[in-house]
Amino acid sequence: MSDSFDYIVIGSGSAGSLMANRLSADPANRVALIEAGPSDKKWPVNLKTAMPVGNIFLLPHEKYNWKQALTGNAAVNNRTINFPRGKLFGGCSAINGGVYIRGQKADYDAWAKAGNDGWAYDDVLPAFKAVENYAGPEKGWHGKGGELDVQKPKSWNPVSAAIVDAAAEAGHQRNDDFAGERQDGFGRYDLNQRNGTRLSSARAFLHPALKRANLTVLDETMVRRILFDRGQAVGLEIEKDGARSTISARREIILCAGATNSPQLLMLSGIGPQDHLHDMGIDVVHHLPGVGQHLQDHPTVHVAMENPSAESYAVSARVLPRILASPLKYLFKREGMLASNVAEAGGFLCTDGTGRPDIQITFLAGLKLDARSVPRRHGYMGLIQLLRPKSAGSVRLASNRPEDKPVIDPNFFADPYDMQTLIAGFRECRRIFAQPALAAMTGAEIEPGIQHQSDAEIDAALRKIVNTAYHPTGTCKMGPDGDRMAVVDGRLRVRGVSGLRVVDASVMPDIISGNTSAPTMMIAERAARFILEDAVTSNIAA
Ligand SMILES: Cc1cc2nc3c(=O)[nH]c(=O)nc-3n(C[C@H](O)[C@H](O)[C@H](O)COP(=O)(O)OP(=O)(O)OC[C@H]3O[C@@H](n4cnc5c(N)ncnc54)[C@H](O)[C@@H]3O)c2cc1C
Repeated sequence: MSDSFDYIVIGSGSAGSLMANRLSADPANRVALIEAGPSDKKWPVNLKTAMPVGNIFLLPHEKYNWKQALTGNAAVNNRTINFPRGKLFGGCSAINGGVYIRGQKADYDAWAKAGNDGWAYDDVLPAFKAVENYAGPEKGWHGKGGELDVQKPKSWNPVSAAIVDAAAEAGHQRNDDFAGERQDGFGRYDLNQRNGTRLSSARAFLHPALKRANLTVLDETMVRRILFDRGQAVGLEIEKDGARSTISARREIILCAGATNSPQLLMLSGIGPQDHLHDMGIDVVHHLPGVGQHLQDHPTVHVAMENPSAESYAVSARVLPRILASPLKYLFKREGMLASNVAEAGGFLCTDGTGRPDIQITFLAGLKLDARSVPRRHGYMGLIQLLRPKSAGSVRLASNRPEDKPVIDPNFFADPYDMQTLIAGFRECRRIFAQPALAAMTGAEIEPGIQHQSDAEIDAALRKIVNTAYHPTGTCKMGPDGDRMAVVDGRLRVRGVSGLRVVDASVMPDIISGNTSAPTMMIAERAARFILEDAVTSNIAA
């Protein structure tokens, strides 16, 4: 093998950038970070990743986006659904909406109740706080001084403000802190921003570590396989500019490639369901039936409205002066449409009478019918996201070639609860949009269209537009010893082999009730501590 490190981190996304920072903080550790995509330090990617709206310039390109797809079936009207995944420093956190949500206390308490000792809310809260630099007032549950700035949007479109007023008119509480004591209610989102610029995981955690002599970062380098020696992960086969080589790890390999690529890489390396590996012509290193299973996302439907008064964000002739002014506004004040993540506001509600929110609605102050689209017509949207779906899908290999995209089946709506709850959330979104606070800004319902009124009509319409919230989790899930579908244990070590952990969104035992980037960073913060603690224990043992 050509080069050797103590730790090798695969992937520089929400988890991997943080992991590389923590492991390389001790100069005695030699750490390598391998990222398939390019650096975000070079022009013009540095501008596109810093500008909150900049993801629309990155998402169209295969260089920065893995451009995966969700397979269709009759439940989604046989549509193939685009599934962007960030492929650059910062991973998805460099191209996402930047919304900071932690989920609910009950989510983590349920993880612990399922046998994942040490993952209850009281256990994970210190890690959320350690990572955070909260701009609001001191509160027991927020952190100050961490690398990840959490701030309100600098730009606040009048449409976003009116929607929050409309939600209050519809009887919902105002809520300005969804990490606080109550998650329900509507208000401005907290964002991963620093003074009007996006704070991806790379900008927050990786950039400050890049000058460390003990951290080697290989960009545009694809990991093809993890290499094992008698059940121990010892190195990687990598490829850069068409040339293949190997690197070795003395202590551990930490797989942070995200919830679709981590199971893909495990299976390509011989860890996964043995029948599937045999079908793909891959030698089995260890049979782990849970790899690639239990895929959960937040199925998302929308209500899209016309905005005849044209306050919303759009590239239209009607607001030409505003568009022409926006570069200067961004440059000098970090404000205006270029400083907006478009998803400036939203909130949570409960449809089943239990009081625990089961629906999130994210409001977009522009007609973005998918993550990469540039609005050309004035309008606004409510994205209705099902928080705890009962359906689960899978990630499987298409072949034994690392270049081939995995087959991702979300299995949306397999359980009738999912559609039933989304319909309730959809009706509530329509009710909010019909309130007086929005009357002067609102025209016709563009999608799905007001002709869909009965449950059966709405059901049929939602299947034609259902999308993903881009929050895949669970495909390398953590679980206790008795859970045969568990891929990692409570310290995120891959079961059945040594020297290998998975640390990213894929390890969530069940999807949390909200956006997934901050919880993934919390997982990485905890895992880094496990790794460093275990190194001390093994040094003492040796
Ligand atoms: C369009 C979009 C909008 C979103 N909006 C939000 C939001 O507003 N708020 C929120 O909290 N969450 C949001 N999310 C979800 C959130 O960003 C993800 O859950 C989170 O970033 C996942 O982190 P991760 O570390 O698991 O994986 P990723 O961030 O995906 O990182 C994986 C990294 O591994 C690299 N990699 C993969 N395979 C290989 C390989 N073989 N070799 C080398 N490198 C490899 C990838 O290139 C990538 O950089 C959004 C996601 C998307 C796509």
